[in-house]
Amino acid sequence: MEQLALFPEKGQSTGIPDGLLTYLPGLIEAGPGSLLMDQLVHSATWKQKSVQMYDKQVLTPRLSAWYADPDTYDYTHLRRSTPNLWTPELLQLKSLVEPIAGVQFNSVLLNYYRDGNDSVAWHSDNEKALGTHPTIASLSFGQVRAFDIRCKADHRQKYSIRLEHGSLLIMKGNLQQEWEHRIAKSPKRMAPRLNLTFRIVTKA
Ligand SMILES: O=C(O)CCC(=O)C(=O)O
Ligand SMILES: [Fe+2]
Repeated sequence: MEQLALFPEKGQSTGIPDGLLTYLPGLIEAGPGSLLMDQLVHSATWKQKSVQMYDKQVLTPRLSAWYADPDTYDYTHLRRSTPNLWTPELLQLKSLVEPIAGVQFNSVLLNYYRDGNDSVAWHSDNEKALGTHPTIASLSFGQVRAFDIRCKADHRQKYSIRLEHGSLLIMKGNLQQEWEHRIAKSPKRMAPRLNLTFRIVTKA
């Protein structure tokens, strides 16, 4: 019953093991959320990263932008391109999610999914700089997309949450150690989606 209360929307999976995720739909109202999304999409300095896939360089199927506290610059630039300085809108969102997540973040990664062809493949956010049990606060705007998780040790243990416009998802506990997550491509016609993941990066 507890899971039903946590994922009240139609189509949400139930039975996700406790302590991995907290989903809060409607944290930001639809109207203000859309304005904020437009503002962030237009003002962010978007990059499309390329990654080595076997013997070729492949562009990641989404745009991203990275913002962080200045005192993290000396070590974050090793992992990503040099971060941008916080904007007032991003600082406001950081203050909104921190009391809910119970931690203070020093960085945020923005991902922009232009349509259903944009995605993020199965991965864990388990880089050294994030620590072993990171709390990550993930805000979603725009198109509802499926956020899938699967257990690394048993891929049959798989669940899905629809991340709605204005929702907050907190990833925590063992999620990054024992599970992977993704936003899969969709053959359906899809509007743009903006996602913000607030993180704490430390000197690894
Ligand atoms: O877009 C999302 O909801 C997830 C993004 C993600 O997993 C990441 O940036 O590491
Ligand atoms: Fe992730």
